[in-house]
Amino acid sequence: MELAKQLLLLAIRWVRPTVRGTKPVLCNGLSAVPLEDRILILKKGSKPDDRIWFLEIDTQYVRQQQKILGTEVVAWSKGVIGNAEKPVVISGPSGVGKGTLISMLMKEFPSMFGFSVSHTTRAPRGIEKDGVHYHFTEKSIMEKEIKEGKFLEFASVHGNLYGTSVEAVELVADAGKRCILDIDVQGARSVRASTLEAIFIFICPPSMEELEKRLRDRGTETEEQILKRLRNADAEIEQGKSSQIFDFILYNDNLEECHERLKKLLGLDDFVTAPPISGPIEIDLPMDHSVSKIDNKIIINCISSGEKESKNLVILDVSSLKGGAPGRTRGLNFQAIGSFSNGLNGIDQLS
Ligand SMILES: Nc1nc2c(ncn2[C@@H]2O[C@H](COP(=O)(O)OP(=O)(O)O)[C@@H](O)[C@H]2O)c(=O)[nH]1
Ligand SMILES: Nc1ncnc2c1ncn2[C@@H]1O[C@H](COP(=O)(O)OP(=O)(O)O)[C@@H](O)[C@H]1O
Repeated sequence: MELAKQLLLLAIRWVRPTVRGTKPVLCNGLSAVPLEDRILILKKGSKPDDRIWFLEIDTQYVRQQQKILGTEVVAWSKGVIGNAEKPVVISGPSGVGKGTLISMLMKEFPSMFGFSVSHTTRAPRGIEKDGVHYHFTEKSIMEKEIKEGKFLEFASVHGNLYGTSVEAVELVADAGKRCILDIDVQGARSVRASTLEAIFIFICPPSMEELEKRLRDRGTETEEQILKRLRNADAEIEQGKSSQIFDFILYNDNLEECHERLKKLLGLDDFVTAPPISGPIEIDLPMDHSVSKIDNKIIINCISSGEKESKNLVILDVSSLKGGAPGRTRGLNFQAIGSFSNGLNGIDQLS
């Protein structure tokens, strides 16, 4: 072996990277196309909404994780058509009315919004249901899952651990809905620093006296818990107003008026029908096809034989890919030219 080659081999240091994201389930085979910062993977013989995946190698999310963990990182993400509407992050002190405002919004626009169900180590309140209001969990389990990278953000609030799992946000986006997160100021700061682009809204009480009254009237906390929440409220309001995390500050004095202002800033005041938003990609491809890459276009040439032979092209545009919530690569677009003639249920090897 030439000396130069031997030296090169010696210089290569193989490392086992930390793998983030959920691995795609096994399939009959797959094909890969290297892009600038990730590898496009087409799965063979899988469901239409599970065909396009990416292994992120050098995306913003991967670089951020490398900094946090101090190791090499790669991340799996699923390909999704178009761009999801920006999630809405709502923060504010306990008792200010976040939950009430979110419920009103979701009731009025049930097909538009979905709630990000957080994990918490606090005990459920009387009417709260596991999996609906929160995923109630044990501290040791949640800490383990945080270490495994399953959380977009987490924070210790009023003596308990709270966190938004990546999955909680993905589930809403996959349902084609706009995600609403009810999280504290620390959590909002973490999301602001993450790759998830969102709108940040801070809800302020009209006065501390009114906040105390609302908390007491709600009747869900012990005296000790109420006092702790009120003590924390001062710092939260201070940070909410001054930290520049938030795009909007809303005062929740009169509930109806605040609801109207919230709708207005989300562009819903003269809302008629829901705008189209993204969903999982659903392309049907025959087994027999070839693939080429020209600039930012992946051209999939499908040749269907059978009774009636037909040719079709699928053009996959990867020019404006975006890692939205970790776990999804958004911004894919595709165009199918011609119609398929028979049994279209797989993706074959790319060449
Ligand atoms: N960082 C973070 N905060 C959360 C999350 N879920 C809820 N919180 C915040 O935790 C705080 C306490 O929530 P909760 O126990 O439901 O009490 P409440 O605010 O009085 O209704 C609130 O400020 C929530 O916004 C989460 O996933 N992450
Ligand atoms: N604008 C308002 N005026 C009076 N009471 C309110 C208003 N907004 C919310 N509330 C009441 O205050 C209490 C706390 O509201 P909640 O939505 O649980 O707050 P948070 O989720 O911020 O802790 C609830 O009993 C709710 O009905």
